[in-house]
Amino acid sequence: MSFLWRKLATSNPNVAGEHDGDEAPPFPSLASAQRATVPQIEIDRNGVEHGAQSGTDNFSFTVATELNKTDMPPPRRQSVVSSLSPSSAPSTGPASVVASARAPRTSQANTTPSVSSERPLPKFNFSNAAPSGQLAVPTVTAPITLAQARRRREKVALDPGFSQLDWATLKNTGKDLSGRPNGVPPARITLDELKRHSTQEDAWTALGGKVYNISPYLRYHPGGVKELMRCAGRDGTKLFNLTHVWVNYDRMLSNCFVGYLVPRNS
Ligand code: HEM
Repeated sequence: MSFLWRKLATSNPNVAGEHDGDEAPPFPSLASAQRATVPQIEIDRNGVEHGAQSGTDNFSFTVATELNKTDMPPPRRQSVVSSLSPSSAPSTGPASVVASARAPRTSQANTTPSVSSERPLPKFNFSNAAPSGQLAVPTVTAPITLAQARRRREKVALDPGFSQLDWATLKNTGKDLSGRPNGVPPARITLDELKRHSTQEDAWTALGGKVYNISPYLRYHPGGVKELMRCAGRDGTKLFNLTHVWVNYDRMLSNCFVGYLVPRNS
């Protein structure tokens, strides 16, 4: 076999010139007469085939000629179409796919995704495709409404001296910010009592069963005074958790602790 190849190589200057090393040659050779007889079919975006070789107007013609020569049944007609739909093809992609119907695969074979037209074409959704040259990233849909998301990330300009760092500095002074009379906390706070503290100057809220005086914190709140006041005078646990469950309110408001929320008749 190697003898035969060597003989062929030396008798064919094209082959010898292409393969000086140990690398296996593409089969058939890129410049071979066999490859030259393979019709080149150009398929446009609508899936219509066009003969690309001069003198060979269509594939059937070539197959018929081959059949007469070899007496073999014609190969199944293969049709290769672009799997991209016309409307969704990337802007930089080729307008059409040129496919050699019977050419064997070589390292230079067209790697564009292709399928037989007898199988249903896969449906790709390129509506979220990234600009050319970038990978498309699937969209992640959060389980909240758009209105909720907008409200959640609304940016509020805090006054100078009212950043979270300023709040931490104030809190670390150890100053009692609960506003309790005489420094004695009511041990038990009913819902009725809680409701009476619903103004900006005197705002209480219950979080996780504990009641806090949030008036001192209002201007420090990154979500703004208005948002924080929504939980004033009532149990704000649900609203708080819906907004930012990751915030450690107990640590942030430890100086503002007033008492424990209890049922009406206890
Ligand atoms: C006393 C209870 C509360 C405390 C201690 C508190 C604390 C905080 C903190 C620390 C942040 C910054 C968190 C972050 O960016 O990840 C924040 C942001 C926010 N909070 Fe609150 N919060 C409270 C109650 C509320 C309530 C009841 C609402 C609304 C109903 C609310 C609405 C917001 C909003 C919209 C932001 C986002 C601000 C931004 O993205 O810049 N908060 N809150």
